[in-house]
Amino acid sequence: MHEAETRYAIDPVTAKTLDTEQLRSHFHIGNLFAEGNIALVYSHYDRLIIGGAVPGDGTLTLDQVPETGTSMFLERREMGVLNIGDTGKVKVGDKSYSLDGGEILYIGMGSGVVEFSGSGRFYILSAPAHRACPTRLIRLEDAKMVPLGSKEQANERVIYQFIHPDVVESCQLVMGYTQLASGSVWNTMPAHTHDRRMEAYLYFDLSDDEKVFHLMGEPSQTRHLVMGNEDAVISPPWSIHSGAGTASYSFCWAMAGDNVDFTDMDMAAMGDLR
Ligand SMILES: O=C(O)C(=O)C[C@H](O)C(=O)CO
Ligand SMILES: [Zn+2]
Repeated sequence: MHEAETRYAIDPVTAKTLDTEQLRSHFHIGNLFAEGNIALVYSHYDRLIIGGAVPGDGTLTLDQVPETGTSMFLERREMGVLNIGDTGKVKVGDKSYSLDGGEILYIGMGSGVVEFSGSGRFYILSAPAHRACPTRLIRLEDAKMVPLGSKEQANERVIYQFIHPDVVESCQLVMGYTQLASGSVWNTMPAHTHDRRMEAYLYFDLSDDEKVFHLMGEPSQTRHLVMGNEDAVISPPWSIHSGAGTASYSFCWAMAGDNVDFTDMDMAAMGDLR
């Protein structure tokens, strides 16, 4: 069983007029991880689909989703799946992959039905694709590791790049996650935008009473959204995506758009942030 919700794209002039609830209804995504369900949000920013699947004792099947207008979900799409739970299985066509927590499966266009089972909590990202790239399980040791930040700036962290041109082939999808060191709370500060690609974040590894104040908006018009554990957020191409937590945390980032160049960013000068 799956549920899908559509989120339309809005421009930055409209976004700066929104109050907290309106801002959240466009960009914040909660309740992705309910046992026995596949939840999907179809974003019109680069048509990225953001979802969650928690099989529990059963098996969840992703085959046809009316929002894509195709006979099979992956007919013209590729997909990345991150397991943020315990070990679980993802079956793609006839082949089954066992994913430990922290591992990502890249699934190429045209791969057929996808089934989820076991104790995983699966975070799903899918973008339109133009060719079939090989499906591949990417373990932590295969990911490209980029240490960044410092204790002094409270942003010491490691970026793990999983779906990245140096690791696996994909069409549009670029995906991985960042883990903050204990005591560090800031992600992606100094902030950046990349009008060529949109981005989505999923915050995880937070306890129930800790929050991340996620920053969005044009650099001269920042707004914040308060994020709990396992909340996702859509970052439009015109927006910064940064955050400060009340404790350290991890977050999964993923992008889709015109290029797959992770370093193609427009840095926002600290003095220009408002
Ligand atoms: O900690 C960070 O900095 C990030 O993880 C940045 C994101 O990966 C990003 O915004 C990529 O464009
Ligand atoms: Zn970014």
